[in-house]
Amino acid sequence: MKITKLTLYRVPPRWMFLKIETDEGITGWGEPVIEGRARTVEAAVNELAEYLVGQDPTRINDLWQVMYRGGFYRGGAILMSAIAGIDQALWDIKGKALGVPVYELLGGRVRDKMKMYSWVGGDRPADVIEGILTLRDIGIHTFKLNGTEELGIVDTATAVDAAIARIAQIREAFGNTIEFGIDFHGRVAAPMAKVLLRELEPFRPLFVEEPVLAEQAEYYPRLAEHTSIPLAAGERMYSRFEFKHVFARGGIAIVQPDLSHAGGITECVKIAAMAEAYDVAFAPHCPLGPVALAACLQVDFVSHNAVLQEQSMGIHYNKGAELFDYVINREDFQIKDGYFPPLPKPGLGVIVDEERVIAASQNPPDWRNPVWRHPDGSVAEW
Ligand SMILES: O=C(O)[C@H](O)[C@@H](O)[C@@H](O)[C@H](O)CO
Ligand SMILES: [Mg+2]
Repeated sequence: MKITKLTLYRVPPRWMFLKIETDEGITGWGEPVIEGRARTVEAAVNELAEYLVGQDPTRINDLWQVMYRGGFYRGGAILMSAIAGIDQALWDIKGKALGVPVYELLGGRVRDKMKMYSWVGGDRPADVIEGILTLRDIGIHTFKLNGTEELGIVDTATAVDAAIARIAQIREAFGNTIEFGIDFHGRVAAPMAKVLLRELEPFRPLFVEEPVLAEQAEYYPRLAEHTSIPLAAGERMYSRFEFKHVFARGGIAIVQPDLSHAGGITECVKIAAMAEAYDVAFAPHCPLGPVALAACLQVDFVSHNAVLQEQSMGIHYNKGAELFDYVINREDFQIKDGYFPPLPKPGLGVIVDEERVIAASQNPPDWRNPVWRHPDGSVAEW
Protein backbone atom coordinates (compact mmCIF):
# COMPACT_ATOMS: atom_id res chain seq x y z
CA MET A 1 0.00 0.00 0.00
CA LYS A 2 1.27 3.53 -0.73
CA ILE A 3 0.28 6.98 0.57
CA THR A 4 -1.02 9.03 -2.36
CA LYS A 5 -2.34 12.29 -0.88
CA LEU A 6 -2.69 14.35 2.30
CA THR A 7 -5.50 16.91 2.52
CA LEU A 8 -6.11 19.32 5.41
CA TYR A 9 -9.42 20.89 6.39
CA ARG A 10 -9.65 23.74 8.91
CA VAL A 11 -13.19 23.78 10.28
CA PRO A 12 -15.25 25.46 13.03
CA PRO A 13 -14.97 25.73 15.94
CA ARG A 14 -11.10 25.66 15.86
CA TRP A 15 -10.18 22.19 14.61
CA MET A 16 -8.20 20.84 11.69
CA PHE A 17 -8.77 17.43 10.13
CA LEU A 18 -6.26 15.56 7.99
CA LYS A 19 -7.27 12.99 5.39
CA ILE A 20 -4.58 10.60 4.15
CA GLU A 21 -5.43 8.69 0.97
CA THR A 22 -3.77 5.51 -0.30
CA ASP A 23 -3.50 3.66 -3.61
CA GLU A 24 -5.76 0.89 -2.22
CA GLY A 25 -8.69 3.24 -1.62
CA ILE A 26 -8.35 3.13 2.19
CA THR A 27 -8.29 6.58 3.80
CA GLY A 28 -7.28 7.57 7.31
CA TRP A 29 -8.27 10.63 9.35
CA GLY A 30 -6.26 12.54 11.95
CA GLU A 31 -6.59 15.82 13.84
CA PRO A 32 -3.24 17.70 13.72
CA VAL A 33 -3.84 21.09 15.35
CA ILE A 34 -2.58 23.53 17.95
CA GLU A 35 -5.51 25.64 19.10
CA GLY A 36 -4.73 29.13 17.84
CA ARG A 37 -1.86 28.04 15.55
CA ALA A 38 -3.78 25.85 13.03
CA ARG A 39 -2.15 27.43 9.98
CA THR A 40 1.34 26.89 11.40
CA VAL A 41 0.59 23.20 11.96
CA GLU A 42 -0.91 23.08 8.46
CA ALA A 43 2.43 24.23 7.05
CA ALA A 44 4.29 21.64 9.13
CA VAL A 45 2.03 18.81 7.92
CA ASN A 46 2.49 19.92 4.30
CA GLU A 47 6.29 19.88 4.75
CA LEU A 48 6.14 16.35 6.20
CA ALA A 49 3.83 15.30 3.33
CA GLU A 50 6.71 15.77 0.86
CA TYR A 51 8.34 12.71 2.45
CA LEU A 52 5.18 10.72 3.20
CA VAL A 53 3.63 10.55 -0.30
CA GLY A 54 4.80 7.26 -1.85
CA GLN A 55 5.58 5.63 1.53
CA ASP A 56 3.92 2.50 2.96
CA PRO A 57 1.38 3.81 5.55
CA THR A 58 1.45 0.55 7.53
CA ARG A 59 5.06 1.17 8.64
CA ILE A 60 3.85 3.56 11.31
CA ASN A 61 6.83 3.23 13.66
CA ASP A 62 9.38 3.90 10.92
CA LEU A 63 7.40 6.85 9.53
CA TRP A 64 7.10 8.24 13.09
CA GLN A 65 10.87 7.97 13.62
CA VAL A 66 11.61 9.64 10.27
CA MET A 67 9.14 12.48 11.01
CA TYR A 68 10.67 12.96 14.46
CA ARG A 69 14.39 12.25 13.93
CA GLY A 70 14.57 13.10 10.22
CA GLY A 71 14.46 16.82 11.06
CA PHE A 72 17.50 18.19 12.86
CA TYR A 73 15.25 20.39 14.98
CA ARG A 74 12.53 18.37 16.71
CA GLY A 75 9.85 18.42 19.38
CA GLY A 76 7.70 21.32 20.47
CA ALA A 77 4.02 22.07 20.05
CA ILE A 78 3.88 22.63 16.29
CA LEU A 79 6.00 19.72 15.00
CA MET A 80 4.65 17.22 17.53
CA SER A 81 1.05 18.20 16.69
CA ALA A 82 1.76 17.73 12.98
CA ILE A 83 3.28 14.31 13.69
CA ALA A 84 0.36 13.51 16.03
CA GLY A 85 -2.35 14.04 13.43
CA ILE A 86 -0.43 12.12 10.76
CA ASP A 87 0.18 9.28 13.23
CA GLN A 88 -3.54 9.10 14.09
CA ALA A 89 -4.42 8.83 10.38
CA LEU A 90 -1.81 6.10 9.83
CA TRP A 91 -3.28 4.03 12.69
CA ASP A 92 -6.74 4.65 11.20
CA ILE A 93 -5.53 3.26 7.84
CA LYS A 94 -3.83 0.25 9.42
CA GLY A 95 -6.90 -0.66 11.49
CA LYS A 96 -9.19 -0.29 8.48
CA ALA A 97 -6.86 -2.38 6.30
CA LEU A 98 -6.93 -5.19 8.91
CA GLY A 99 -10.61 -4.69 9.82
CA VAL A 100 -10.04 -4.08 13.53
CA PRO A 101 -10.13 -1.14 15.98
CA VAL A 102 -6.68 0.25 16.86
CA TYR A 103 -6.95 -1.05 20.44
CA GLU A 104 -6.97 -4.61 18.99
CA LEU A 105 -3.68 -3.84 17.23
CA LEU A 106 -2.29 -2.67 20.61
CA GLY A 107 -3.05 -5.91 22.43
CA GLY A 108 -6.76 -5.62 23.12
CA ARG A 109 -8.88 -3.92 25.79
CA VAL A 110 -7.97 -3.77 29.50
CA ARG A 111 -11.42 -2.38 30.42
CA ASP A 112 -15.04 -2.50 29.28
CA LYS A 113 -15.76 1.26 29.49
CA MET A 114 -13.83 4.52 29.98
CA LYS A 115 -14.77 7.20 32.51
CA MET A 116 -15.11 10.70 31.07
CA TYR A 117 -15.62 14.23 32.39
CA SER A 118 -17.14 17.47 31.17
CA TRP A 119 -16.14 21.12 31.44
CA VAL A 120 -18.34 23.56 33.33
CA GLY A 121 -18.07 27.28 33.93
CA GLY A 122 -16.18 28.60 30.92
CA ASP A 123 -13.15 30.85 30.71
CA ARG A 124 -14.13 32.95 33.66
CA PRO A 125 -15.72 30.21 35.76
CA ALA A 126 -19.33 31.26 36.37
CA ASP A 127 -22.68 29.45 36.59
CA VAL A 128 -20.84 26.25 37.53
CA ILE A 129 -23.74 25.05 39.69
CA GLU A 130 -26.16 25.35 36.80
CA GLY A 131 -23.72 23.64 34.46
CA ILE A 132 -23.27 20.70 36.85
CA LEU A 133 -27.03 20.33 37.38
CA THR A 134 -27.65 20.16 33.62
CA LEU A 135 -24.91 17.63 32.95
CA ARG A 136 -25.71 15.54 36.02
CA ASP A 137 -29.21 15.08 34.61
CA ILE A 138 -27.67 13.27 31.62
CA GLY A 139 -25.65 10.98 33.86
CA ILE A 140 -22.33 12.87 34.01
CA HIS A 141 -20.85 13.06 37.51
CA THR A 142 -17.28 14.22 36.93
CA PHE A 143 -16.42 17.77 35.91
CA LYS A 144 -13.60 20.24 35.41
CA LEU A 145 -13.60 24.01 35.83
CA ASN A 146 -11.10 26.82 35.69
CA GLY A 147 -9.81 27.61 39.15
CA THR A 148 -9.36 31.36 38.81
CA GLU A 149 -9.57 34.33 36.50
CA GLU A 150 -6.40 36.39 35.92
CA LEU A 151 -4.11 36.08 38.94
CA GLY A 152 -1.00 38.11 39.76
CA ILE A 153 2.35 36.44 40.56
CA VAL A 154 1.49 37.49 44.06
CA ASP A 155 -2.18 38.33 44.55
CA THR A 156 -4.65 39.40 47.20
CA ALA A 157 -6.67 37.51 49.80
CA THR A 158 -9.75 38.79 47.94
CA ALA A 159 -8.66 37.05 44.73
CA VAL A 160 -7.95 33.86 46.66
CA ASP A 161 -11.31 34.09 48.47
CA ALA A 162 -13.13 34.47 45.12
CA ALA A 163 -11.49 31.30 43.79
CA ILE A 164 -12.20 29.33 46.95
CA ALA A 165 -15.79 30.56 47.28
CA ARG A 166 -16.66 29.02 43.91
CA ILE A 167 -15.33 25.63 45.00
CA ALA A 168 -17.02 25.85 48.39
CA GLN A 169 -20.31 26.56 46.54
CA ILE A 170 -19.95 23.31 44.57
CA ARG A 171 -19.30 21.16 47.64
CA GLU A 172 -22.13 22.91 49.48
CA ALA A 173 -24.57 22.24 46.63
CA PHE A 174 -23.53 18.67 45.81
CA GLY A 175 -21.45 17.28 48.69
CA ASN A 176 -19.51 14.25 47.46
CA THR A 177 -22.20 13.21 44.97
CA ILE A 178 -20.11 14.65 42.16
CA GLU A 179 -16.35 15.00 41.61
CA PHE A 180 -14.40 17.78 39.93
CA GLY A 181 -10.93 18.73 38.83
CA ILE A 182 -9.73 22.33 39.01
CA ASP A 183 -7.69 23.68 36.11
CA PHE A 184 -5.27 26.44 37.12
CA HIS A 185 -4.72 26.71 33.33
CA GLY A 186 -1.21 28.06 33.86
CA ARG A 187 -2.75 31.26 35.28
CA VAL A 188 -1.24 30.64 38.71
CA ALA A 189 2.43 31.33 39.43
CA ALA A 190 4.41 29.27 41.95
CA PRO A 191 3.96 31.67 44.90
CA MET A 192 0.17 31.64 44.56
CA ALA A 193 -0.07 27.91 43.76
CA LYS A 194 1.04 27.08 47.29
CA VAL A 195 -1.53 29.48 48.75
CA LEU A 196 -4.42 28.21 46.62
CA LEU A 197 -3.59 24.54 47.17
CA ARG A 198 -3.60 25.04 50.92
CA GLU A 199 -7.01 26.78 50.79
CA LEU A 200 -8.42 24.07 48.49
CA GLU A 201 -7.39 21.12 50.69
CA PRO A 202 -10.66 20.93 52.70
CA PHE A 203 -12.72 20.66 49.46
CA ARG A 204 -10.79 17.63 48.22
CA PRO A 205 -10.94 18.23 44.45
CA LEU A 206 -10.16 15.19 42.31
CA PHE A 207 -7.04 16.97 41.00
CA VAL A 208 -5.57 20.37 40.32
CA GLU A 209 -4.38 20.72 36.73
CA GLU A 210 -1.40 22.72 35.52
CA PRO A 211 -0.78 23.97 39.08
CA VAL A 212 2.00 26.04 37.48
CA LEU A 213 3.05 26.49 33.86
CA ALA A 214 4.75 23.50 32.21
CA GLU A 215 7.94 25.56 31.98
CA GLN A 216 7.92 25.64 35.82
CA ALA A 217 7.69 21.83 36.09
CA GLU A 218 10.46 21.77 38.69
CA TYR A 219 7.85 23.12 41.14
CA TYR A 220 5.65 20.02 40.86
CA PRO A 221 7.51 17.97 43.51
CA ARG A 222 7.80 21.00 45.82
CA LEU A 223 4.08 21.76 45.54
CA ALA A 224 3.24 18.08 46.01
CA GLU A 225 5.09 18.21 49.35
CA HIS A 226 2.57 20.78 50.57
CA THR A 227 -0.69 19.20 49.47
CA SER A 228 -2.56 15.90 49.36
CA ILE A 229 -4.48 17.07 46.27
CA PRO A 230 -3.35 15.03 43.23
CA LEU A 231 -1.52 17.33 40.80
CA ALA A 232 -2.12 16.88 37.07
CA ALA A 233 -0.29 18.23 34.00
CA GLY A 234 0.71 17.37 30.49
CA GLU A 235 -1.28 19.23 27.84
CA ARG A 236 1.73 21.46 27.15
CA MET A 237 4.35 18.71 27.09
CA TYR A 238 4.96 17.13 23.73
CA SER A 239 7.00 13.93 23.97
CA ARG A 240 8.42 11.20 26.21
CA PHE A 241 11.57 13.28 26.40
CA GLU A 242 9.70 15.98 28.30
CA PHE A 243 7.58 13.65 30.41
CA LYS A 244 10.62 11.65 31.53
CA HIS A 245 11.86 14.61 33.62
CA VAL A 246 8.44 14.91 35.25
CA PHE A 247 8.42 11.21 36.13
CA ALA A 248 11.97 11.33 37.45
CA ARG A 249 11.37 14.41 39.64
CA GLY A 250 7.94 13.22 40.85
CA GLY A 251 5.10 15.38 42.15
CA ILE A 252 2.62 14.72 39.35
CA ALA A 253 -0.12 12.16 40.10
CA ILE A 254 -1.90 12.35 36.70
CA VAL A 255 -0.30 13.00 33.30
CA GLN A 256 -2.49 14.52 30.61
CA PRO A 257 -0.74 14.36 27.24
CA ASP A 258 -2.86 15.53 24.32
CA LEU A 259 -3.17 12.90 21.55
CA SER A 260 -3.14 15.75 19.00
CA HIS A 261 -0.10 17.54 20.47
CA ALA A 262 2.17 14.82 21.90
CA GLY A 263 3.07 12.82 18.80
CA GLY A 264 -0.17 10.85 18.47
CA ILE A 265 -1.04 7.27 19.42
CA THR A 266 2.49 5.93 18.87
CA GLU A 267 3.98 8.41 21.39
CA CYS A 268 1.13 8.56 23.91
CA VAL A 269 0.98 4.76 24.32
CA LYS A 270 4.64 4.98 25.37
CA ILE A 271 3.98 7.90 27.72
CA ALA A 272 1.14 5.93 29.33
CA ALA A 273 3.46 2.96 29.85
CA MET A 274 6.17 5.18 31.38
CA ALA A 275 3.55 6.70 33.69
CA GLU A 276 2.39 3.27 34.83
CA ALA A 277 5.94 2.38 35.84
CA TYR A 278 5.92 5.45 38.16
CA ASP A 279 2.43 4.72 39.55
CA VAL A 280 1.15 7.83 37.75
CA ALA A 281 -2.37 7.93 36.27
CA PHE A 282 -3.06 8.69 32.61
CA ALA A 283 -5.86 11.09 31.62
CA PRO A 284 -5.51 12.35 28.03
CA HIS A 285 -6.22 16.05 27.47
CA CYS A 286 -8.83 16.53 24.74
CA PRO A 287 -10.68 19.87 24.31
CA LEU A 288 -10.68 19.20 20.56
CA GLY A 289 -12.73 17.31 17.98
CA PRO A 290 -14.01 13.76 17.46
CA VAL A 291 -10.95 12.36 15.68
CA ALA A 292 -8.70 13.45 18.56
CA LEU A 293 -11.21 11.96 21.03
CA ALA A 294 -11.34 8.66 19.11
CA ALA A 295 -7.53 8.50 19.20
CA CYS A 296 -7.59 9.12 22.97
CA LEU A 297 -10.10 6.33 23.51
CA GLN A 298 -7.98 3.87 21.53
CA VAL A 299 -5.11 4.49 23.97
CA ASP A 300 -7.39 4.59 27.05
CA PHE A 301 -8.68 1.11 26.33
CA VAL A 302 -5.22 -0.44 26.30
CA SER A 303 -3.71 1.51 29.23
CA HIS A 304 -4.12 0.03 32.72
CA ASN A 305 -3.51 3.47 34.34
CA ALA A 306 -6.04 5.39 32.20
CA VAL A 307 -8.45 6.99 34.68
CA LEU A 308 -10.35 9.86 33.03
CA GLN A 309 -11.03 11.08 29.50
CA GLU A 310 -11.62 14.73 28.70
CA GLN A 311 -13.99 15.56 25.82
CA SER A 312 -15.29 18.84 24.42
CA MET A 313 -19.09 18.41 24.43
CA GLY A 314 -20.48 21.79 25.46
CA ILE A 315 -17.01 23.24 26.13
CA HIS A 316 -16.84 27.03 26.03
CA TYR A 317 -14.62 26.94 22.92
CA ASN A 318 -17.08 25.10 20.71
CA LYS A 319 -18.66 28.07 19.01
CA GLY A 320 -19.87 27.27 15.47
CA ALA A 321 -19.74 23.47 15.78
CA GLU A 322 -20.18 20.82 18.45
CA LEU A 323 -18.19 17.67 19.19
CA PHE A 324 -20.10 15.23 16.98
CA ASP A 325 -21.25 17.58 14.18
CA TYR A 326 -18.81 16.01 11.69
CA VAL A 327 -19.37 12.40 12.79
CA ILE A 328 -21.62 9.87 11.07
CA ASN A 329 -21.45 7.09 13.71
CA ARG A 330 -22.38 9.25 16.72
CA GLU A 331 -24.18 6.32 18.35
CA ASP A 332 -20.82 4.59 18.86
CA PHE A 333 -19.79 7.42 21.23
CA GLN A 334 -22.93 7.14 23.38
CA ILE A 335 -22.03 8.10 26.98
CA LYS A 336 -23.69 5.93 29.60
CA ASP A 337 -23.52 6.88 33.30
CA GLY A 338 -20.46 8.98 32.59
CA TYR A 339 -18.56 6.34 30.60
CA PHE A 340 -17.61 5.90 26.93
CA PRO A 341 -17.94 2.41 25.43
CA PRO A 342 -15.08 0.96 23.35
CA LEU A 343 -15.43 2.17 19.75
CA PRO A 344 -16.42 -0.88 17.67
CA LYS A 345 -15.46 0.21 14.14
CA PRO A 346 -12.08 -0.52 12.49
CA GLY A 347 -9.25 2.00 12.77
CA LEU A 348 -9.84 4.96 15.10
CA GLY A 349 -13.54 4.06 15.17
CA VAL A 350 -14.86 7.41 13.91
CA ILE A 351 -16.61 7.77 10.56
CA VAL A 352 -16.04 11.35 9.41
CA ASP A 353 -18.82 13.11 7.50
CA GLU A 354 -16.48 14.22 4.71
CA GLU A 355 -19.10 16.24 2.89
CA ARG A 356 -19.83 18.26 6.01
CA VAL A 357 -16.10 18.75 6.66
CA ILE A 358 -15.48 19.98 3.11
CA ALA A 359 -18.44 22.35 3.30
CA ALA A 360 -17.36 23.71 6.68
CA SER A 361 -13.77 24.16 5.47
CA GLN A 362 -14.88 26.62 2.76
CA ASN A 363 -14.99 29.36 5.36
CA PRO A 364 -12.27 28.27 7.81
CA PRO A 365 -12.14 29.89 11.26
CA ASP A 366 -8.98 31.48 12.56
CA TRP A 367 -9.49 30.96 16.27
CA ARG A 368 -7.05 32.67 18.63
CA ASN A 369 -7.02 32.54 22.38
CA PRO A 370 -7.71 35.91 24.03
CA VAL A 371 -4.79 38.01 25.31
CA TRP A 372 -5.61 38.91 28.89
CA ARG A 373 -4.10 41.81 30.79
CA HIS A 374 -3.73 42.60 34.48
CA PRO A 375 -5.16 45.86 35.84
CA ASP A 376 -1.71 47.44 35.40
CA GLY A 377 -1.78 46.61 31.68
CA SER A 378 0.81 43.78 31.80
CA VAL A 379 0.02 40.50 30.04
CA ALA A 380 -1.86 37.97 32.16
CA GLU A 381 -1.77 34.21 31.54
CA TRP A 382 -5.07 33.18 29.92
O1 LIG B 1 -7.77 21.42 30.12
C1 LIG B 1 -8.06 21.90 29.03
O2 LIG B 1 -9.00 21.50 28.28
C2 LIG B 1 -7.18 22.95 28.49
O3 LIG B 1 -6.53 23.67 29.51
C3 LIG B 1 -7.83 23.88 27.47
O4 LIG B 1 -8.60 24.83 28.12
C4 LIG B 1 -6.77 24.51 26.65
O5 LIG B 1 -5.88 23.52 26.18
C5 LIG B 1 -7.32 25.22 25.45
O6 LIG B 1 -7.83 24.24 24.53
C6 LIG B 1 -6.24 26.01 24.79
O7 LIG B 1 -6.76 26.66 23.66
MG1 LIG C 1 -6.08 22.27 31.05
